[in-house]
Amino acid sequence: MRLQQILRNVSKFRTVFDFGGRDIAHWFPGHMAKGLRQMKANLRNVDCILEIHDARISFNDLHGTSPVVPCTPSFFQESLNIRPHLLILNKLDLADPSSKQRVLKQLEKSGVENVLFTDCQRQIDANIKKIVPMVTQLIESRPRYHKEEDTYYCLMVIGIPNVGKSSLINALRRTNMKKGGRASKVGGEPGITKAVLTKIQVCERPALFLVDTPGVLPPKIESVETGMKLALCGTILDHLVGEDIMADYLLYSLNRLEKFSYVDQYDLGEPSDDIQHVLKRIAVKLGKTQRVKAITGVGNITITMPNYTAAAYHFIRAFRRGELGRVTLD
Ligand SMILES: Nc1nc2c(ncn2[C@@H]2O[C@H](COP(=O)(O)OP(=O)(O)OP(=O)(O)O)[C@@H](O)[C@H]2O)c(=O)[nH]1
Repeated sequence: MRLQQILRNVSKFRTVFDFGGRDIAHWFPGHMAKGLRQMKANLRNVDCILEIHDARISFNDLHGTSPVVPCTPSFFQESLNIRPHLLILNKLDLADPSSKQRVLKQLEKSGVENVLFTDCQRQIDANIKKIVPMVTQLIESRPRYHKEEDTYYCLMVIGIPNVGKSSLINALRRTNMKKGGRASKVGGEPGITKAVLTKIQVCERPALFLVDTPGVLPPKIESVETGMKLALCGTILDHLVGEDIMADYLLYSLNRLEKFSYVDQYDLGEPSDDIQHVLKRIAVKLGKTQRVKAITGVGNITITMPNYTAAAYHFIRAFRRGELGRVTLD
């Protein structure tokens, strides 16, 4: 009976999210355009592209004009389409595993054949082990034109910020190099990789080098909703989007996808569609409160209020760390 009541309540939750006329134009840092230009100039030295995405974001959202490199500006796309290409869907440990087959089918329909799901956090990941053999096979099955005489292969890793490009490079070195220490700086904030085109060896035999690049995000994303999903996955600096609306969109998404583990996590009793209510509970449970002075008719008093922004930040971080379950933002 209680479950039925809860389900009845959930069915009344929002089915559409109100973005309040937000404009995503200023969400993306300007260094990307420069990075893109530099990458384009260096593409002629590249034998294979490793395109990395966050497995939690549906390709329906990012799919643009080309099945390959879906969210990349068109001038870059043309150059990429002629090269062997491996698509890596990273952070599998945070994505809903049940979405994997559907995503693979969808990509196959669009003609994207070379796809691997990875988890760069694992010390040894079976799919990361497959990258070198796959890439070598892809490169050797095609003519290399002006690079015939080169005895090494050069790869380029591309992807939007914070999807794990540097982590992938480190994981490749860990897996394939005898002295495979960290070569690329990893960070929780988007835009860590700013030094352009450093060559990093990731395998001794065959000799394989990688060009680390800054994250590439299309300056134009189709919808605010796609932008919001990218923001939740840590691709855009939180303060540019706003933690409060991100937390609200996260709650809306968890409810829509029926991922209700937040209810127990924050002792809510039942799912809620009211972000203020949820944030208040989080703030109280985690002691995220602030003291505010109030002027009353009988003098000044200090009251303790929930710190909604701190609670929103915690909620978003919990999602990113996988503490609210494995979720694909479809
Ligand atoms: N859970 C999980 N976290 C990951 C994985 N790969 C990377 N991360 C984390 O994601 C964050 C970003 O990783 P980076 O490797 O710095 O990403 P990047 O694409 O190089 O980032 P930019 O330099 O901003 O372009 C870091 O906190 C990593 O620890 C993964 O497979 N699973």
